[in-house]
Amino acid sequence: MIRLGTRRSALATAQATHMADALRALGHEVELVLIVTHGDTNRAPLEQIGGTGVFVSALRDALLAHEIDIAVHSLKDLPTASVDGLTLGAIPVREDPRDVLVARDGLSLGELQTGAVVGTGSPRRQAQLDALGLGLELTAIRGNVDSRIAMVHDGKLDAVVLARAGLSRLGRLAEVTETLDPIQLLPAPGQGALGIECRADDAAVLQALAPLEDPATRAAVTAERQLLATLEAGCTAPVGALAEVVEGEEGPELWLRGALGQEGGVRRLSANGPVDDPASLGRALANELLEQT
Ligand SMILES: NCc1[nH]cc(CCC(=O)O)c1CC(=O)O
Repeated sequence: MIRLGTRRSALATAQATHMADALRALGHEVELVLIVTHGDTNRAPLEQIGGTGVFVSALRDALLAHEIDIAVHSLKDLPTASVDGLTLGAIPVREDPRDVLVARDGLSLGELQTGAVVGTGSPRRQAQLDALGLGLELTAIRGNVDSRIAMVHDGKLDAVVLARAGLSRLGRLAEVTETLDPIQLLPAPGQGALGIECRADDAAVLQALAPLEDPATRAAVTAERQLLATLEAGCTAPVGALAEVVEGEEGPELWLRGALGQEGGVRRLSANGPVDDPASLGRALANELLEQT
């Protein structure tokens, strides 16, 4: 029996159920265990209660206490620092990493008028949307995907920006009015990917997780997360990153794009590197982003 710990939010439950089904299809018995975190019971702004890491620490504590055997994380919410005794046993194939707009009346970003009120509490999204110079009024919001979309339907906001992967997992893709090109809005490092964490010495669970692994996704998110870590930016920092495996002249290569919000605008750079050393690519691009400031 594999005990899979999950938060109770609709998104977390959808992700956990999806992974539980994948393990069951491989012949394993899986039990879902609900874990209530500080971030679920406290409605204060995330920045005040320690960022999205608050959602993660309760699951990690439960892993280390042997109360659960695996935890399914949205990789974009997982702090980049490693934890002694734990490891990402599998990183499955990633969903579409892009952000989307959910706007009133089916509007796209370019159709929103100057002064349109767009809800997003993410400094990354705010910095990049600001840099487009559309005169949007950005306002911080919190809450689950459902309540964010409801703010548009209720007329409180003209639009919200969300991760496409989250809407996909919740079966809400029909609400999307525009999928935003990464040229305009680079997603968060790890966005759209899941990480399945387990105890580093749990050989049976590591073996069970192995078939769920997607090496191309692991390479991409490793580059993105190393870029974030090198910038020493927390999970709420204005950093976008997206890596993809592309066909180069001498075989597959990793292509990494990065965006860093700074005073006066957003700096964007990209670089290519070998698929088998994603961390060096992430580190190099981060250092380049820091250099010309
Ligand atoms: N910060 C919340 C969060 N964490 C993961 C996702 C979406 C799914 C994903 O990116 O894997 C979301 C919602 C959002 O940003 O719209």
